[in-house]
Amino acid sequence: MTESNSPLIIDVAVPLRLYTTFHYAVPPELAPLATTGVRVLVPFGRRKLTGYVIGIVAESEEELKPISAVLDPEPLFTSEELEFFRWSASYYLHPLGEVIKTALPAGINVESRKRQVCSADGMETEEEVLIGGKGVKRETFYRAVPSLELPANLRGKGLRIAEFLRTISEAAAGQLRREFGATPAHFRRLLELGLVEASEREVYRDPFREEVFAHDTPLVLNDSQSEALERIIAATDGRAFAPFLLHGVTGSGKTEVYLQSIAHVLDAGKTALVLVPEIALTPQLVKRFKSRFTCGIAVLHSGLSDGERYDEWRRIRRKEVSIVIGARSALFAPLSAIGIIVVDEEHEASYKQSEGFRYNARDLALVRGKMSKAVVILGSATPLLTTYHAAQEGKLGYLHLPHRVRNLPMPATELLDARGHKGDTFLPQLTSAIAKNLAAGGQTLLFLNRRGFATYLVCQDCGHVLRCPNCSVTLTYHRRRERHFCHYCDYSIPAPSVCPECDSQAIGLLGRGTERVEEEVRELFPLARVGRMDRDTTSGRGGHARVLKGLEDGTIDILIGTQMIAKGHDFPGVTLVGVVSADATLNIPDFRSSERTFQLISQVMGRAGRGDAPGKVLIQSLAPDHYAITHAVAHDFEGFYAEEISFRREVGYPPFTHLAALTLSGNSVAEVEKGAEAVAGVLHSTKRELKSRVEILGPVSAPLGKIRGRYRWQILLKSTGRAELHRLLARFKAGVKLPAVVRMAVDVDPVDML
Ligand SMILES: Nc1ncnc2c1ncn2[C@@H]1O[C@H](COP(=O)(O)OP(=O)(O)OP(=O)(O)O)[C@@H](O)[C@H]1O
Ligand SMILES: [Zn+2]
Ligand SMILES: [Zn+2]
Repeated sequence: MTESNSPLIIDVAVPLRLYTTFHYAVPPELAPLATTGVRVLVPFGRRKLTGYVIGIVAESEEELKPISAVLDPEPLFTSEELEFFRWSASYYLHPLGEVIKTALPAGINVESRKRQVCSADGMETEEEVLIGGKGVKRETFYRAVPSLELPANLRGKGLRIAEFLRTISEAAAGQLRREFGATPAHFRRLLELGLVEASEREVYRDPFREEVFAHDTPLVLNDSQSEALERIIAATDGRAFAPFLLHGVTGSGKTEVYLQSIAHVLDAGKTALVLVPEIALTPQLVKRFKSRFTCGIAVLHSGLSDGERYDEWRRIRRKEVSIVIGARSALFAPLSAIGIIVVDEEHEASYKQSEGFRYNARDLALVRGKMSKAVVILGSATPLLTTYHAAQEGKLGYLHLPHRVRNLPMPATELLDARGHKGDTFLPQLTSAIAKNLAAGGQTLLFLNRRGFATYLVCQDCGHVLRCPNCSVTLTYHRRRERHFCHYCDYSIPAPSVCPECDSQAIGLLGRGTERVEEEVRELFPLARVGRMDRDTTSGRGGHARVLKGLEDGTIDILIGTQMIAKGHDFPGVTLVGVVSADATLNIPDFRSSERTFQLISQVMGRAGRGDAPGKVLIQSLAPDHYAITHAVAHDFEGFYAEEISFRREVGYPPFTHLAALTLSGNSVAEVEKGAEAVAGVLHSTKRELKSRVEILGPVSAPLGKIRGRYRWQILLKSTGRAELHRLLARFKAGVKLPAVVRMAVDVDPVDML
């Protein structure tokens, strides 16, 4: 170290919509603490903010303000992690400070607010208060001092606590409170009597106290599983980045391949990161990991409070866990020595964050894997078209599990033409199949991709339809709550008895959702035990697990549900799957609608016949000739791929081009349109400057022209080269200026095109 009188200068990223980072001076007494990776409290305008130190700066021209405090005793991220954050920020054109904030556990940052305080003499003064900042939880532990006799006058709870403490080494205050109703007074008295000693230390919040699972052992793999495992093991031993697509039909035992690959990686002293679309929907997977491995496992799920999440994060940072399982944001877990990353159900759209920092965890898993020299496995029965294409081109290793385990057959499938039966929920074939399955003691899943009771209220006299005033969608009727709801903004109105336009009583409910199907099933099969799984029935902690438990225990005969019932569940009792309507997703104005429909139907079908009894699937469709549906019914991924890839080539969509979507929004339709035209103008002139070949489409009003009161316009950029697209975007973003009333969101590799 060189002695110098000039103060330390640091580069700080703040979590705001700003693309620059800021330099601050560090007072000498804080200098030893202000290293890369710690948070600092910095003056910012009139307030104070938490920022992240991302580097030390040699010198700065500006007049520098000093930081107020260093918030962490040790760095929250390593330089490798910072490199990953920087890569992500630049790829998604998102401010680095916000990327870092997303990557770190929520709720740990502090910021200041000015608060008006009235003093005794009525004067108003301003006081600065710090808010936020989840900290470390500390707890007091009590231990008995065994040499002392228990005094005779110690009775009741105090006596019971003292006696209890003599039987064990120590107990936390919380446990004594829960089990004995101990109060501070009890603790004080025991301490005064010298009967116990207290010590305080850091603890983890553990809401779902470790459930104990029966230990299980690796299964004997079949030939395709073995071959896949061998190739993965060879790659992990190579200690270089190696990405794979594990393409295994539903029920082919992909999870077992993950488990055994991970076991190998752990044996070599490395760690594993497992991404799943939604933890709440995959309790079975978590259970299989917990029964297989005795090492530390962190499960990051949306049910965790900020404090609990922070604790899990600290366990990972301190290398107390070797496996991290979680949804999208678990990608940023501070896991070191990663040997393998698994992205289960890689086709799921939920890997893409749809607001703010619009990253795709599936794509970034490959980037993090590359930086960590790890093996990355993308697993799915219905891989993304782009993934399968990459595998065909040799960019991903291709591992194929073409058959179900134990030689179980794929379910027998029948396609029913629902045209001409528009009013009926069930065609007679489906009704009788349900009845037969019920009589045979099998379980039935009925799939329908719409919650609520009815999707429209239409006046038969004037044609008026109930619409959301804030969003360009119709309102969905929910019978149990007797209201019409908007599924985008939660606006709702009580169900009217006459048309709000013309007072006519001839109003009708059209379209059906899961609530209505449930009601019809209960009428048709009054003796069946019926359940429903959609966002309305699973809210709250453990909601999903409760419904899934019913299937597992056999206390549900018929389960009606949205796409939630399609997700990787493995219930051997399900012998019939009915797709009530297969067409809803086909009509969405998005170039991926066929792909989504194929995936969804194949996944729902895959829930049938996973046990010893063979499974059957009936699909009702208004478009029985559509290739997404015919290929799904025929269990023919390759056939679907061949048709879809030629469509994509023809129209120039991914994988043949790369996309970025710009969405302009605001409360005034005229301002938004004007803003969109201005943005397009800047794009075109930037394009000319760079002699770029990127295609600029639009601006046009978005398919969902209005959401939550904001009008939306879109511009789509299409490019054959990724680098060229990024060059244009980066140059454009540096130069564009928008009026304050119009907001612009840039979405690189958009997944939701509405
Ligand atoms: N080699 C094997 N022998 C016998 N049973 C196996 C074997 N491998 C896996 N299984 C069992 O087969 C069932 C299905 O496996 P798993 O859930 O991993 O399938 P999957 O490929 O992930 O299916 P999906 O894509 O539909 O979620 C599980 O109950 C699992 O325990
Ligand atoms: Zn009317
Ligand atoms: Zn709305």
